[in-house]
Amino acid sequence: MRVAVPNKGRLHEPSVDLLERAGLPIESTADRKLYADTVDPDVTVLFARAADIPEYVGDGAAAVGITGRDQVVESGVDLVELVDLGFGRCRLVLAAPEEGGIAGAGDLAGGTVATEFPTITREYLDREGIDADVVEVTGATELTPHVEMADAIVDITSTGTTLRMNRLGVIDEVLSSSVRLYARPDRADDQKVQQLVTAFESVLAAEDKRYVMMNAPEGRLDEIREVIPGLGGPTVMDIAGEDTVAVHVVVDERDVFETIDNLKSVGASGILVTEIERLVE
Ligand SMILES: Nc1ncnc2c1ncn2[C@@H]1O[C@H](COP(=O)(O)OP(=O)(O)OP(=O)(O)O)[C@@H](O)[C@H]1O
Ligand SMILES: O=P(O)(O)OC[C@H]1O[C@H](OP(=O)(O)OP(=O)(O)O)[C@H](O)[C@@H]1O
Ligand SMILES: [Mg+2]
Repeated sequence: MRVAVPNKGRLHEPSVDLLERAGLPIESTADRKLYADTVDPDVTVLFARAADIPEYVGDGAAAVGITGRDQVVESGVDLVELVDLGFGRCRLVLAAPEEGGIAGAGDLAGGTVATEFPTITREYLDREGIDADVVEVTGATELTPHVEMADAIVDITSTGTTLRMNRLGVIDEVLSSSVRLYARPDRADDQKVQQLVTAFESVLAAEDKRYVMMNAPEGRLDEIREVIPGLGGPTVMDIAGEDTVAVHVVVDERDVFETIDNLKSVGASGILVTEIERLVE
């Protein structure tokens, strides 16, 4: 199975990192290499531009691909979304100069919108019933309204810094995006693809969980159970020849702070909290 992975830009590192955490570290990639092996002989990685990945997967050059939803929607390639990988979160927004005359999308009738996403922008304008031109640019989109190239733009925003720096205000949200694992519809059920889905899901499921281990007096187990939040009950192990048991439990990261305190007050000691690499439910 070939996995298409962004070759550069902000999506490269988190993608490679996720593969590694999923148990598929990439073996030996010389810079600028197009292909790489992983520890699994059945899984190879194809490095491509984030914008090209939908085509690579659509054409079958790769069975699955990791890229932004914005890129997939823009490409028009029919792909199945398998897992939201949670990074690269951003919004595509319609934005215009703050002190210009554009207060709503309707004010764009007869005007021009510059964007790196012409297909999405065209569809948005059609959906809104706005008759405006779309000009495609390949970067520095935020500049175009200030040089009379366009009245507004459709561009990516996440923190909002770039829009603010260019004195542009958001008029409407066009699309929200994050990085996801995509497959061709006819490859989505492949055993190897599903194995990758499970691996990614297990990494994501573990991210906000902690493994808590402690010693507890056997006689206070019921109290211990009561202060442990969430679903899964604890695993209890006898410590030979003692009235103490070892208790292990998975806890939501956000509950750890409170839970540790509660556990101490019902007699737990030697409490250890560790990260979890993967969690398969
Ligand atoms: N500021 C951002 N915050 C979060 N995600 C973003 C942001 N900018 C882009 N993305 C996501 O990353 C994808 C690729 O953007 P990135 O800038 O890494 O690559 P690129 O622009 O194709 O690279 P390059 O411009 O170097 O060729 C976008 O399609 C989007 O899904
Ligand atoms: O809301 P913000 O946090 O400011 O992020 C938005 C900016 O991030 C992206 O650019 P990028 O940094 O990828 O540069 P690029 O134009 O070279 O791709 C995007 O094209 C916006 O310009
Ligand atoms: Mg970019």
